[in-house]
Amino acid sequence: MNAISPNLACCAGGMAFGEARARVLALAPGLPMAPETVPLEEGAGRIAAAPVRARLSLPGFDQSAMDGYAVRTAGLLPGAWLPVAGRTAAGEEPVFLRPGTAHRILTGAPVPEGADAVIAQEEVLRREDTVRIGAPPAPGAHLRRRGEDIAAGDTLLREGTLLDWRHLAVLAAQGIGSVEVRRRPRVALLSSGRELRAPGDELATGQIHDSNGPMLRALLRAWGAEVHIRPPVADEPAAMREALRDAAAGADLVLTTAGISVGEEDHVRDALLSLGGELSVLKVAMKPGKPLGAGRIGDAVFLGLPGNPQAALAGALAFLRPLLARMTGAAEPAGLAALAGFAMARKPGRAEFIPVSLHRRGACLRAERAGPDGAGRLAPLLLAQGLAFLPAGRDEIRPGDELEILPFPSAFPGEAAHG
Ligand SMILES: Nc1nc2c(c(=O)[nH]1)N[C@H]1C(S)=C(S)[C@@H](COP(=O)(O)OP(=O)(O)OC[C@H]3O[C@@H](n4cnc5c(N)ncnc54)[C@H](O)[C@@H]3O)O[C@H]1N2
Ligand code: MOO
Repeated sequence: MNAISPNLACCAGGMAFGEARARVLALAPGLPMAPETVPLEEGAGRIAAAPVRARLSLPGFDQSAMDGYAVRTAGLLPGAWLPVAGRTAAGEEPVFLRPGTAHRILTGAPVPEGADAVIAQEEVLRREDTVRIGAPPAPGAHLRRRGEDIAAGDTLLREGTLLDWRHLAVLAAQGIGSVEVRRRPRVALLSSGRELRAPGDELATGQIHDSNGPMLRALLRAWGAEVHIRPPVADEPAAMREALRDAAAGADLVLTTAGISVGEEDHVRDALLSLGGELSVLKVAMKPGKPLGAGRIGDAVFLGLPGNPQAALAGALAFLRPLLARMTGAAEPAGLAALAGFAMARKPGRAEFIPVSLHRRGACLRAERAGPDGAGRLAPLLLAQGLAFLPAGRDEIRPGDELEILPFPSAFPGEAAHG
């Protein structure tokens, strides 16, 4: 069976980037990952599987916003001396205000019944058991009213929200100790190439350390996946077939790097097809990252990234990240807009992804090229905060042109941990 889609549009230059992206996203299952309930403290970085409404009004009772004195404003005269009667601290039950008195109150304490304002202690003169007020406060001064922050029934979270520390704080304040989230996609990650050695292993001439594995593992984690590292595979058809079959068992996504282009040592494609897998994308008109495959193997989605590190990264940002978002029902990841700080002439035809550093200029971001060209280079990534996306039709970039940036996770302030 030839399971390469007949409509692969795999001409010499590769499938148009937009078409390839649409096909990759179409591989995500119709329904997002099943929901599961996790303790609140494990909820950060997960995608809400259901909306959450407030079950408590917050504050839950009228309370003081200051350490000071609760009073009734009606009839209060400037410069009045009031006896201090009673005291309420945070955590204590509310009491009654005795008419004509000031009630000692601490921040967060329930306001005594009958009081309608608090005067901060800095604003009064205290002498023994009396206080002298200055100008009478406006009704409501220094009070936090029941429900003024959150009203019971308010929608706090929508389905698909990427949860972070803010949501944890709000849910905790609601007394909610667990949260329903989408199961993390299980990603089997497989590096291929007989030249690869693990970081820490000795290298013989001709060998290299596997850098795509650790890079993709960290990106996958930042994007909310559960990563299962598979042992590296040598460039042999039988070994590749076995490795892919094992990787697919129980995985939602099989992610490979290298071995996907046209050399006689590139066995990923044949192994996938011989296992009954399908490919709907094989070669994409993008630079770097042209040798890129996507399809299905068994019940899992398959994404085969190229071996060159920057090509693997471009494939990860352009395809893997939105695919994971689609699988978890999260919002489509948004790019950033930046103004080019450089000029560049280019041959139209392929979409291009170039590492850029980002600099604030007033309210705008300016993007500068980070390092020289070369899909095998790693050093430019240390200077970059994202990849600038240049659409296929663009033949030149002039300084000041607006660019779309795919930001690296957490490399740039303002970028969420993932999503
Ligand atoms: N005749 C052609 N040759 C090549 C083409 C082409 O269209 N025609 N495309 C080139 C492009 S573009 C890329 S990208 C590479 C991608 O090929 P593969 O995905 O099959 O990858 P490999 O050939 O196995 O490796 C490429 C390169 O990357 C290094 N590599 C591999 N894995 C890792 C890893 N885990 N960590 C770090 N570096 C890795 C590998 O040693 C090679 O140097 O093909 C071009 N050739
Ligand atoms: O496109 Mo390859 O993807 O140049 O490195």
